[in-house]
Amino acid sequence: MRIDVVTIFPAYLAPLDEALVGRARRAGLLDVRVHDLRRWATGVHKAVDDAPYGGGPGMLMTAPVWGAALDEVAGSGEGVPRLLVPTPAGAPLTQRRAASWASEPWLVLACGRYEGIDARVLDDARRRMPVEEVSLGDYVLAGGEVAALVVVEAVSRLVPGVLGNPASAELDSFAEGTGGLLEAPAYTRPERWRDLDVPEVLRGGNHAVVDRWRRDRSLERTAAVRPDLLDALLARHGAAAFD
Ligand SMILES: Nc1ncccc1[N+](=O)[O-]
Repeated sequence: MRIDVVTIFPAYLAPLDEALVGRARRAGLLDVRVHDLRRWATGVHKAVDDAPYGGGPGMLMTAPVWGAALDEVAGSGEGVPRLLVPTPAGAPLTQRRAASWASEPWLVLACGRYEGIDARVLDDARRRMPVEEVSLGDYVLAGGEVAALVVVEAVSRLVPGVLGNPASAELDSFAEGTGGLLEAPAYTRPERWRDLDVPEVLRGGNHAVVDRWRRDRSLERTAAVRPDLLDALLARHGAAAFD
């Protein structure tokens, strides 16, 4: 999979050289390219922003700069990429959306700064490629770069071959393997630590009993901190969701 990230702060994406994503890049599983938007800015100051029409605080990133950048980046590979734009005004990032993007051959992430990007940039892009706006949550960051790091990691770990053991993605919170519930508490050696024991059932080795115990703990935890997920499961599967 190829992932391009366009930003005015390329150094913000340095973590993509590390750990899981870094290893996957070196293994040739991911082709991640970071581009400095200012490459496409003109004029002596390489300006990428201007005041918003209609007034209002702050500055907006201009269409000509982004248009030139996306023309080149999205025109530099086989086929057409899916353009993802992190923004508080986007639809929530979910495991399901990350999983759908993990099967795409090519993603481009456009990182906005300031008060955002001139709306015509996405209107124009939609004429040539699929475009999705995505939000991490109901809070405001200073720009899209941190969100781009989150999206790249959430997607990359689902790309076949990136995770050492693909089964572990199956048992993530929200994943199909946990039925969309939060994952159960987990334990490893030592068996006793500061007078705290690993639950007996996990030491017994009876897989059916362990699975049931984990399911019950997942239900408890989800009911406690994310009752909204239970409501969604009930709506989708009825009471059978909790068998
Ligand atoms: N919350 C956000 N704030 C700024 C840019 C992007 C954001 N997001 O969630 O993707």
